[in-house]
Amino acid sequence: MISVQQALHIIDTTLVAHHIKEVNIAKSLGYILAEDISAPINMPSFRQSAMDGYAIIWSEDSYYKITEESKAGEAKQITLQPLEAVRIFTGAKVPETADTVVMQEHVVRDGNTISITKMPRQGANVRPIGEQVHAGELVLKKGTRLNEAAIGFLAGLGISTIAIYKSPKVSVLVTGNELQQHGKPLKEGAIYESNSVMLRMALHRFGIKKVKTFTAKDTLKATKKAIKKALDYGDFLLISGGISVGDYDFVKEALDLNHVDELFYKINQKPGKPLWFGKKDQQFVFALPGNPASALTCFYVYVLPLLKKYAAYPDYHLPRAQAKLHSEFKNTTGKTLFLKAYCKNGSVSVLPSQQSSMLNTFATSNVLVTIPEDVTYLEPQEQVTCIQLDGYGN
Ligand SMILES: Nc1nc2c(c(=O)[nH]1)N[C@H]1C(S)=C(S)[C@@H](COP(=O)(O)OP(=O)(O)OC[C@H]3O[C@@H](n4cnc5c(N)ncnc54)[C@H](O)[C@@H]3O)O[C@H]1N2
Ligand code: MOO
Repeated sequence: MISVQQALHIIDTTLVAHHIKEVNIAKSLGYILAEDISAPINMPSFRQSAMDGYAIIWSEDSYYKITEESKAGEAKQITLQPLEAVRIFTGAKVPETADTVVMQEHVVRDGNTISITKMPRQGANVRPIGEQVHAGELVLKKGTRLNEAAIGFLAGLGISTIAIYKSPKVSVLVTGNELQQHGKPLKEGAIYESNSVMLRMALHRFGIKKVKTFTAKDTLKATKKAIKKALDYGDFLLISGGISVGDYDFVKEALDLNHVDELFYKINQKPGKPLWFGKKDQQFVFALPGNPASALTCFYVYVLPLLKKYAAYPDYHLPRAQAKLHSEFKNTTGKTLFLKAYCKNGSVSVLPSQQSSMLNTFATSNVLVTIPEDVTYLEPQEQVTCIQLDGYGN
């Protein structure tokens, strides 16, 4: 059995190859940019008015004669003389010779003349060419996470296709004779299968949409066959259940028969002790304990970082934060604990139902409190590390 630190070290030092593809920007949300982006145009590409008002050649005078109008989207060339004003609107082209736009609130208009009640500084309210970025300038670096602001920025530059790092395809294989699909009343001794949809939703939240679910009964033959099929589909395989030591736990043996090499098995932690991790060529396999809270905890702590590494996320672990423990806590297990908990305003409460079979309080947790294996007692108000579960990755 290895420690949590050792297991995380193996995850951190596992090399993962990246794969690049070209996508439309509208399909790039949450991905990591795989190329440097230089601006193809100046932004703005012409001198724009930042206000609705009047364009003038700045002077000490307050009276100007309105000669023309410039609307957004118009390309007409207007030449302005001193003491003339052009009625102008936000985003419209500022006439060649004008250097200042006076906002309309600072003007009294009388027919075709204006009297400026508050003269701005020379150059005010004119966005110069290339004010935001110049053509040819490096504007987004390879490795940038694409959020909606970045995508909007690229769209404004007229860029519609970019190179991103692919996210993996994932197979989810659920094992167990007791598993029943939805739609019929529960049979005696059966349970509704819940890990596959839970894992699929977790994958979706972190941007992984290509997920295929497989099932296997508790026989070596069926498990071996299902693993082979699941490996044919995914870059990653997540197996649920059948990894403990019972007579009908065949996952470990079936992985061996499929030539998946073990990188670790069993971690001194609760939940999730029997977690298994291995590799076959460039494919990664996690055999998650079947208990739902164990499977999800192992997903957050070990699986998600490697999935994010595949997609070239620079920070691939879920964010950690310190918080003050609301009540005392005893750890008599000698294991590292990941506790379902709720954190608000820097104070964290450990929730009831910590058993690994229970999701009832996981459903309302926003953090997992980590208690190291060598810590036996924590007083109220002591600082603890919380793995943050909300959000969509960093
Ligand atoms: N003698 C020992 N027994 C067990 C040990 C041990 O060290 N010695 N470890 C326990 C721990 S800790 C865990 S965790 C479990 C892990 O067992 P498996 O990974 O083999 O999982 P299963 O036995 O198949 O299932 C465990 C539990 O979870 C339920 N389950 C399974 N799959 C699903 C699913 N898709 N959806 C919902 N629930 C599922 C299953 O019915 C069981 O109740 O082993 C302990 N035993
Ligand atoms: O380690 Mo198991 O995951 O406690 O139930």
